[in-house]
Order: sequence, then structure tokens, then C-alpha cells
Amino acid sequence: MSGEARGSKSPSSSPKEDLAPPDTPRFDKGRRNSSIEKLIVAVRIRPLPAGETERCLHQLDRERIVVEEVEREKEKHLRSKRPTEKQFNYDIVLGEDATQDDVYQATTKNLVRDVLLGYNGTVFAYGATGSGKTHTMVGQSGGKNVGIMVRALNELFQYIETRKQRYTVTMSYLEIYNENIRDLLNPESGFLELREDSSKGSGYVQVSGLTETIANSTEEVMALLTRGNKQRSCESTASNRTSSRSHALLSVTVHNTRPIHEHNVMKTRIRQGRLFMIDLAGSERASHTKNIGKRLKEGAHINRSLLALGNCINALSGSNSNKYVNYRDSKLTRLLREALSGNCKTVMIAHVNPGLSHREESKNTLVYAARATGISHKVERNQLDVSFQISQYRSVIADLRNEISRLKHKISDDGDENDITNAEPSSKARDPELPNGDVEPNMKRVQNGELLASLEEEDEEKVNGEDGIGGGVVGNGGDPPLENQEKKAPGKVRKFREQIVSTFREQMRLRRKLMDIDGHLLSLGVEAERQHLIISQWESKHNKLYRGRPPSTHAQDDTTSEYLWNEHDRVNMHQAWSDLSYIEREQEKYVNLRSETVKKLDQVREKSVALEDELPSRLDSDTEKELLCLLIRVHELEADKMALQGERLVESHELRRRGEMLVRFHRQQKITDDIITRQRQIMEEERMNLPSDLQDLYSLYQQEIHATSYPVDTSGIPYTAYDALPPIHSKEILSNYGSTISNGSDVPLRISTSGGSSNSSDVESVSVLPPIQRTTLTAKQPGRRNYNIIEENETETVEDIRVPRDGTNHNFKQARDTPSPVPPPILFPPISNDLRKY
Ligand SMILES: Nc1ncnc2c1ncn2[C@@H]1O[C@H](COP(=O)(O)OP(=O)(O)OP(=O)(O)O)[C@@H](O)[C@H]1O
Repeated sequence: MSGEARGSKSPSSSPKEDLAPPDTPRFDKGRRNSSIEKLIVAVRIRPLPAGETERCLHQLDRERIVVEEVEREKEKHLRSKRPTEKQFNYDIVLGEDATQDDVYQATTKNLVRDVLLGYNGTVFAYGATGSGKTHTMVGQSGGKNVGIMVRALNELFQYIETRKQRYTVTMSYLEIYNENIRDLLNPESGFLELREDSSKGSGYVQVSGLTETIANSTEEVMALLTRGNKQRSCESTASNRTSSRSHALLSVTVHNTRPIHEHNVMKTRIRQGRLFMIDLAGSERASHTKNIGKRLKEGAHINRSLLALGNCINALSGSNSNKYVNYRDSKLTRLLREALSGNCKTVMIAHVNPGLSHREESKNTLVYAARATGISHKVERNQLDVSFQISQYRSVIADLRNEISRLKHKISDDGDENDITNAEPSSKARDPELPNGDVEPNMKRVQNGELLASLEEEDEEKVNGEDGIGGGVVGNGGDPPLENQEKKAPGKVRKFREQIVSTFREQMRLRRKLMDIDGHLLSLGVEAERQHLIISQWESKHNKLYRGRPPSTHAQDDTTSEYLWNEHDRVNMHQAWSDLSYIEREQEKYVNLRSETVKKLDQVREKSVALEDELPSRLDSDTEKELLCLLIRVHELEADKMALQGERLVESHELRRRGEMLVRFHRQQKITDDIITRQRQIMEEERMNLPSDLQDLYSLYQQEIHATSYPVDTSGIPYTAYDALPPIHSKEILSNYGSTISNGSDVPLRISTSGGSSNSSDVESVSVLPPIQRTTLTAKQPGRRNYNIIEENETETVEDIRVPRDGTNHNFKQARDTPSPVPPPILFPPISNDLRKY
């Protein structure tokens, strides 16, 4: 082990010291932006498992372990001087009595500090099954036995909470189980793929689709960690009652920005450190574990990936500088590549069981661990100092991007949830009680003009912020406002910038106006639908189609009217019609205003593009150009954001309007159905001969009705309830698609295939139509079938029936004389009390 390696053995150097602030002079070494670091190897010896008394290894001191060798009988005589034990040296040896805190302090505490300084760090637990890896990394929740993961995160957050600087912490947690990667924070996402990101260097891999969660507090992180741990693949094996069958990788990224002064120039220092904490699955010998089946397969996968890791360690520890290291053999080594040879400070905690029966596994672990002590590589701090203004823009752009993607997701989520074209109208939309009482919050705000006001406020803030180029848009922890910086800018730049800002302001003003107009137009549309609904509600209540425009004040003179209007109806209908004509006038006015505003907006946009085009020729300095480009970009993103907000508003109004329309259509459909059914009833009773084309149309209508399947029949009785009733009649019926059987009374009829239910493959659907109960069967195939005829509360035999291919109806009136106890069925939801008053 080289002197330098020993010198950089930070994990064990001061186990009891507190985490010092990252920028104190103590960390001069860290201030150098790159250094050669060796992989730190710690060995933890777990206590002897219960029932084992004999041991095979011993801790000599804080750095050495000895393993007793087994001497074969023959060798004992042949080589009497042969040493009987083997000694191994490591950076740190933690004995059986080491506490969880001792292990954390000695191995990981300094990595946490390094991560805050902008380095990447990895700590991974290695060893045979049952040797204590999960105990070290995860431990037991709460109390003194919590593991490294919780301790590191705790310390990280404790530190961040005491600092004013801006930190963002994100985390992800995955497992590799049978060579498949699963997101432990979002297990529903299925298996994830590894993707190579060549932009970050050859072999740099990322897990595509892995959830990267922003964590704000220790509690939040703990909750995430607990959730992830519950998802881990863990089984009981002969060697370990709670054996982890997967490798678990927890990654915590700390992003920090802070202002610095360098040579009287204000800059922003960006640092990003990443800490991986890995609990590997344990290597196992099939003969020892006695695993079979699934466990054996898991074991094979675990061993293969650990073998690949061992090979990498072997290759990396060799003295040849041109060594070839094959990381591609397993997903584990591909993911650990950065930790083993890249820009990362790494600590390996090898775990051994001192019991005699575990000698082979423990010795193998010790051999690998000893090899790993020879690994060293160059580590660099991830730090970038950028011009303060540029960093502010970057930050604003990042915030806006996030906001835009959040809005986009929201729009698409809402679209999926509310896809009215595919779905039945929602209960909200169908229930006419809701139009007034349950409007979306956005809608309410639009109707009250509040949305606009709040948007204006929001934009005021943003536009005002621009006076200082984004000063105030992003909190900068009490740093000098950007205006001060800007005042120093040369006059030419300032003038150009003012032009850009004023064009942008105008753009935003017009966009706001457009949103206002759109909002108003949309609420007018919804209101118009509502008035139509009120009118159709009235028509439905009176079972009459409304004829023409307002009876209004002339209604009392309308002596030809077939019905008499009461005063209440007259006032309400008059109100509805006059509201409708007002709405139409308003719509016309706002449509014109909209097209004028769009025209103006296009002109301003053109002006803004022209300014951007002029930028290279009007400015000399690259920094100025970059600044103004970023300014334009910020504006564009602001504009995008506003456009998306507008889009969302439009969508929510549109959904609402469609909901109202559907309620109206359903009401119209109900009236139509009632008319058709009653006409049909009269025709049947009068035994009228129908023209064949009308008969065809009627059959078509029935088919359409039957295409809609209801889980509950129209009288509210679940279909399954019929299946419990005994069949009153079983008959072979020659059925046709859309054949109707009616019993001439309001007792529901039910038909199912002989011995089966209506769900059988022969019958596609059965429905009951008002007002006379008819059970209509829609067979998948024409032809003869056996059907059971079931009537609720009915035991008498119904006459044999035969439904011919032409779909002629069969009336059982003569076979029935018992009045039905079942109330008349209702096809659509009851009319709400709210609308009934109209
Ligand atoms: N240092 C220790 N002190 C007390 N108990 C320990 C220690 N190490 C391990 N154990 C106990 O031994 C058992 C096995 O440990 P653990 O599950 O951590 O092993 P592992 O190496 O993760 O095994 P696998 O690879 O099968 O998942 C557990 O009940 C654990 O609590």
C-alpha cells in the first residue's frame, strides 16, 4: 500500500470528529480539484452466529486479520514448518464489537463531507450471504442499529439545514434482481434499461426511466428509503432468514450553488456530488445454502455478477497501467464502473463471518478485499464557476423548464383521465345538479374574473423581475440584485436589452389579454350549454319539444298552445332564452376582439424575432451576446409557460362544455327512446302492418340500443341477481341478432342459454326495455339455441317460443296476467332537483 494511499485514508483518520463545514481551511486537500485516491477497504467481522462456537479468523489490530489455515493430514507431516495462518492487511478492520456508529464514522462519514464538497463517493458492502451486509447498510429502523444509508442521509440533511447556501438533494433507489433493474421508489415502472450516455464519457451509463426524487428533509428521505426497502426482493434461505436476493443501489445527488467573489468579479460556484450506497447480494455456494429452484437461479445470477465484479477488481488492482477491465459482463459492474475506476472516492466494506463453518466464504472475501486495496484512480471535484448572471439565467431556465414540463404532464394526465370521446360521460357531467354547484376551481375563477386577476399578478411579478434581468425570479440568498450589475453594462447593451424587454412585455400583455378573451369565450360557451340544458330539461319535464324562440310575454296569448304554461315556467324559459341571446351577442363581440389581438401578437412576435436576428451584429462581446440570448430564451420560456396555462384552461373549459352537451344529448336520446317505444307499443297492440323499411329501421335502432351494455339492468336489478332465479322455461329458440321477446307486462324477463348464464358465449347481451318489459336477446350467431326463460317472481310456464331469423317480436301477453311489483324502469339517471325547478 503506497504512502499516498495511506495518507488519503480519510475514513479512519478521525472517526469521532464532527462533519466540518466544507469550506473551512481544514480541507485544503479537497480544495485541489483533483487528486489520486485509493479505494479504501474496510473489513467488518460480524459476531459469531448463534450456535457456532469455533472460529476461523481473528482481528489482530485496527488493520490486520488472520485466518487459520486447515492443514491436510498428509501435509502436517510433510511440511512441519508450514505456517498455519494467513494474515491480511486492510485500511480498517472493524471487529465483532464495532457498533453501527463506529462503522459509519470509520467508513462513510468523510464520504458525506466529500459529496458536499462536490466529489462523487461510493460505499458498498461486499461478502458472502449472511455475513452482515444488509445489517451494515440498512440496519434496523430506528434506534442505534440504523445502518449507513440512514446515518449518511441524516448527516447530509443536518448539515444542509444549517447552511444558507442553496442545496438541492435528489435520490433514486434501484435493485438488480436476476439481472433485471427495478426502481424501488416506483416499482410499477417494470424493468428498466441501462443506456450508455456517450456525452458524459465512454462507458458512462444511466438507468433510463429511473425515478429521481427531490428530497427536502430527513423525514422525507427516511420515508422514501423505508418504502424502497419494503420493495426489495428478500427471501428466507438456509443460510440467512432474511437474505437479500438483489443488489440494492441508493444514489443521493447534492447540487449546490453559492455566490463567490473572485478578483472583484461576482460569480456563482456550482458543485454537484453524488453518493452511492450499495448493499450487494451475498455470494453463496449452492452446496452450502442447499438452495433449489428459484433460489438456486437467483444465487447463480448473484454469483455471476459478483464474479464479474471480482474480475474488475482483479484487473484494476494489477500494476499494468494499460489494463483492460471488462465492465460489460453484468449490469452491476456497468453501474459500478464510475465507482471503481471513474471520478469517485470509494469505500468497500467487506463482511466476514468468523465461524469455522464459513471459513471458505470468508477467506474468499478477504482475498478479494485485499486485492481491492491496490486500486487507485484520479478523482476530480465536480465544480464549475460561472458568471453570476449566466448562472441566474441557467437557474431561471431550469425552473421554467421544470414548470413547463410539469404543466405539460398535467395537461396530458388530465387529457387521459377526462378523455370524453372514449368514455361514458362522467357522473359529474351527467348529473345536471352539478353545472352550478360543482364547477372546477379554475372555472369558478374564470367565471368570477379571478383567474385573470391572479394571472395578472403572477405576470406583474415576473415582468417586474425583469427590470433586474430576473432579479427576484430566483432567490439568490441575499446577493446583490442583478440590477446593480446591469447598470454597469455599456449603454449600447442596455438600450438593446430595453428593446428586448419592452417587446417581451408587450407580448406578455397581449398573451394575457388573449387568455382573458379565451377564458371569457369559453365560459360563454359553457353558459350557453347550460341554458340549452335548462330548456331541454323543461322540454323533458313536459314531454314536449319546445317550439321556437321565446313564448316570452306573448305566452299567455298563445291560445293555440296544447298546454298551459304556469307563471314559474314562463319566467324561467323567458330568462333562459334571453340569456342565450345575450350570450350570442357577447360571443360575437369577443371573437372579433380575439382576432384583432392575435394579429397584434403576431406583429410583436415578428419584432422580437427580428431583434434576436440582429443580436450578433449589434453586440461585440461574447458574454453580452450570451447574456442577451439567455434573456431572450427566458422570455420565450415565459411565453411558452403562459401559452401552456392558456391551453390548460381551454381544455378544462372544453371538457366542461362537452360534459354539458352530453347531458343534453342523453336527455334528447331519452325522449327519442320514449317516443319510439310508445309508438311501437301502440303498433303492436293494434297489430298494425309496418312497411318493411320501417321495420328494418326499427331493428337497426334496437341493435344500436343493445350495443350499449349496462352492468345493472334498467330497473336497477343487477343481472347477476337473475342468475340466482330458477328458469321457468327452457326452450330451443331460433334466434337472430337483435331478436326481441316481450311478455306484455312490466315484469322483467330474463333469458339465458340453457344451463348457462347470459354471459355464455351464445348470448351477446340481454336488456330490458320500458315501459313493457321485453327481454331482448342479441345472439352472436343466428340459429337454434336452447335458452332458459326466467321471470322474476314468476313460476308459471310461458308458452313455447321460437324466434325466427327475421327478428320478429314475440309477445307473451296472453301467457301473463300477474301485475308486476317492480317499479317502471328508468333508462337515464333521475333529473336533478336543481334542474327540476326549471
Ligand atoms: N454486526 C452484526 N451485529 C449483529 N447482528 C448482525 C451483524 N451482522 C449481521 N447480523 C445479523 O445476521 C443476520 C444476517 O445478516 P444480513 O442479513 O445483514 O446478512 P447479508 O450479508 O445481508 O446476507 P444476504 O447476502 O443473504 O442478504 C441478520 O439477522 C443480522 O441482523
